[in-house]
Amino acid sequence: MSIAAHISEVQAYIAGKTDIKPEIGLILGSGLGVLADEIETPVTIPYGEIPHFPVSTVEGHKGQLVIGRLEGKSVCAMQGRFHYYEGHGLDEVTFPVRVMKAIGADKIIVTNAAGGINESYKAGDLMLIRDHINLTGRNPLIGPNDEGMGVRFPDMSAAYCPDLRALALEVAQQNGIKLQEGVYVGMLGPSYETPAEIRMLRTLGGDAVGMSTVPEVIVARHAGIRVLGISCISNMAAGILPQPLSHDEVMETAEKVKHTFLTLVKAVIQKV
Ligand SMILES: O=P(O)(O)O[C@@H]1C[C@H](O)[C@@H](CO)O1
Ligand SMILES: Nc1nc2[nH]cnc2c(=O)[nH]1
Repeated sequence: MSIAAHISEVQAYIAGKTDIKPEIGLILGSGLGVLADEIETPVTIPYGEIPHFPVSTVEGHKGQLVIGRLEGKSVCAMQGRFHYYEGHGLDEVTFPVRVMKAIGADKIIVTNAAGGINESYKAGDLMLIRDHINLTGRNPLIGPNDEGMGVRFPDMSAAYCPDLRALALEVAQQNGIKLQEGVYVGMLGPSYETPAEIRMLRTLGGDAVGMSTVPEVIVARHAGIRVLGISCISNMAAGILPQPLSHDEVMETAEKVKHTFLTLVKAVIQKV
């Protein structure tokens, strides 16, 4: 079956579960799934029950779709995402974005935990993604293009919507939240970077580094979805502090900043 057929199948499956037509998609990264717990009148569907959905295998990724209302808007949240490093194909990693588009989302807020490359950052900061550098060496759009889903050569000049970024900066200021703004470098993972690699990424203009987000954003732009990206700087990137990196630290930091993260994203959702 084609991806378009798979999307239609999932669209019908979800329509059988809820009448809500989500206008905003939320992709919640490591340790950031707490936002989905705030969704009102939630319809929760484990990924394993959704046709053609993979399942999440990473700690801190619950693995369920949560559809409902949040701050007066209809939303569809991925409480846990898929990563290429888990062994999922890029079609699988980005399939939920296609589904979000199909069920009504025209905006998506993508969140992730990332390592801070910019030495003015500290663990616990939130960073608004201004742009990304795709160092995965891969692209989810490779292969035949379905013109019904998007153009062959999508423009990425404003991949992260300037209006949504301006709104996020305004909301952060209004709520007394320090919000960095920078460039997210997408790597494959699952190993963290070496100090030499981090020095290279800094030279290339990177401010934060992660293992997700880039494929989802490319597909979102292909589908004509407006994107807002927010990174939780969960640790300083390799070689900056005299300590090893760990997913435990990533999770601990996300837990510490969850209140600020929730305040920011909910305030954006209210105003968007
Ligand atoms: O899903 P995200 O990008 O938030 O998760 C990050 C990247 C890896 O999956 C994990 C490494 O600790 O955190
Ligand atoms: N690639 C990468 N992903 C992360 N996710 C959270 N921290 C990091 C990091 O330091 N590097």
